[in-house]
Amino acid sequence: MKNDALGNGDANSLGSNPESGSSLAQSEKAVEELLTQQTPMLATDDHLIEFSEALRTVAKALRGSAEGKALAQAEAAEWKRRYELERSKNQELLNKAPPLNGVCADESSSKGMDHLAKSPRSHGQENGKSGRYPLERICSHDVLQDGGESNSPNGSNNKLKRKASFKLSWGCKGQQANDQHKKEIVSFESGNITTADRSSKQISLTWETSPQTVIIFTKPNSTSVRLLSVEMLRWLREHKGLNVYVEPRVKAELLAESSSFDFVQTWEDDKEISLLHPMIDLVITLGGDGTVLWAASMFKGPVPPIVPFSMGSLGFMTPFHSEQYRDCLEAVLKGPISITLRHRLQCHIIRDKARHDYETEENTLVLNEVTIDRGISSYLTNLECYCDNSFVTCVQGDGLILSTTSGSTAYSLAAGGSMVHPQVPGILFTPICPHSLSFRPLILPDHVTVRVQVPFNSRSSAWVSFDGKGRKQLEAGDALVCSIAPWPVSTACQVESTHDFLRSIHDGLHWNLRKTQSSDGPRDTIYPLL
Ligand SMILES: NC(=O)c1ccc[n+]([C@@H]2O[C@H](COP(=O)([O-])OP(=O)(O)OC[C@H]3O[C@@H](n4cnc5c(N)ncnc54)[C@H](O)[C@@H]3O)[C@@H](O)[C@H]2O)c1
Ligand SMILES: Nc1ncnc2c1ncn2[C@@H]1O[C@H](COP(=O)(O)OP(=O)(O)OP(=O)(O)O)[C@@H](O)[C@H]1O
Repeated sequence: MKNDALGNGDANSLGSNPESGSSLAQSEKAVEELLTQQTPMLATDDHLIEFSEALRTVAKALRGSAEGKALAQAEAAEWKRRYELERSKNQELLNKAPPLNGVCADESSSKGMDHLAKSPRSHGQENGKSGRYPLERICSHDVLQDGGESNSPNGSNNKLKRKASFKLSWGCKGQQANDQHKKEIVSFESGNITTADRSSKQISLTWETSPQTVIIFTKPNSTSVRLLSVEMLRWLREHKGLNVYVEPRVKAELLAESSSFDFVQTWEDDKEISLLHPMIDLVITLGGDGTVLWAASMFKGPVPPIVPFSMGSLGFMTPFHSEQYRDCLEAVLKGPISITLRHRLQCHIIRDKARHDYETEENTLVLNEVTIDRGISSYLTNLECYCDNSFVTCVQGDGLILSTTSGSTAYSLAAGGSMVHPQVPGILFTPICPHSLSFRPLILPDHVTVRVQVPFNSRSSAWVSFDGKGRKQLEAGDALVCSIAPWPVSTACQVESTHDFLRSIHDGLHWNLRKTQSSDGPRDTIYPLL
């Protein structure tokens, strides 16, 4: 029978190639033509009409799914292209940045900062060690600077400059692990999966050559900070013989006070900040957590160890008391010291408008978090979130916080995220006022890449801010891509990482503070089992 034959034939062709959008369209058209060409139906053909209708519905559904798949494939290809662009750009940046983790810096890498150099350094190899270290040595660096003529304020020349080198060691079950962090934690010999000795992750920093150059970052507009910084600057120069850098603003303030601060060094052009790392052995911050964030943001690549003095009200990341700065700095400069290795997130905005451009916006590194919120818009944010290209969820609410574990006690905590020890590797995914009862915060592993995209049908744009600063608008189609950066921030501990973390949540947040219940009252009665 004609109808049967054609109907069956169409169904078969749909079944054999459901992914082909064009053949589906043809099949659907064929069914349609068939129906229109049909001579008036007899009542007995009703079941055929039904069958044809059903076929048409199936054809439509298959076409819809094929189109959806084609769209998704096109989108995936587009994202792949963007990732490739991003990756090649990052690779370029990595190639340019001073090497990490035990690989010594190229000896000629820091030319460009010649005019900043002025330290009277020892140029010989110290401890009889050569400048190159094995890759396993977790973090040692050794930067030689071809000084040439110095433009520094005191005009001293500097032919060769060596950055202080240090090594990090991971304590293992309370002991020093063989100078090397055990990276392989899982073995699967003889078909059995076992975990190797877990490092306690207590990291200690030991100087291999003495630090020579220090930079001090200070909270602005604070009299107590200014007074302390002046005293500290003199002490570091006169008693420790160190070169001291400050920000241009501070140098100007110091010179306005007295010309005797000539010895303090600074930089003139903001571009030179990117070359700070090879110059600086140690960073000191005087202020609150915001000053630590500020100092970290100055280093777009590797960051020298930071010694944070508490001169703010909260001080989660600032364990050192300013009154005891001499003892504290003596101990740090001598070493070894415990450090907290704080991961940072590298964030990259990909603009829909610039999707064909090779040049994209610069990466921003954050120590606390990157926030995507609704800004001044009164509409709900509508943010599509993906983790390594798997769809996570759509955030409808005030926004989303992607936080480091260091930032877990900051904005993420206020938005209901968990507090996480800063050395736990991971990315916190914390919604801000989600308009859904079941949207709980997540903690994602440290190896993932998170993408947050403003969909094209979003009612409004969204706003991104980095550690609470530098707001940027995300238009429909724009995306923020975020992953753990290869450059963590090491902050010196007062005692050790876990002790300092617990102290800060107790002292700073009064975590779980409650009067102890008195024993003067009812007690459980224990009945013997029958
Ligand atoms: N609702 C909130 O809690 C909220 C809102 C906006 C920003 N912030 C936080 O402020 C940070 C910027 O700090 P700022 O000093 O430049 O701004 P700020 O001067 O507004 O201070 C914010 C407060 O957050 C504290 N803080 C910062 N980092 C912290 C951390 N890692 N753990 C615990 N507390 C921390 C600071 O000590 C300060 O008391 C942002 O990264 C964000 O985390 C919090
Ligand atoms: N060197 C600096 N230059 C410019 N801004 C800075 C500098 N250091 C800190 N800030 C900014 O000053 C603000 C306040 O700094 P910080 O949080 O250190 O002090 P605080 O507010 O007194 O501390 P707390 O929040 O613990 O009370 C922050 O927003 C920070 O970004």
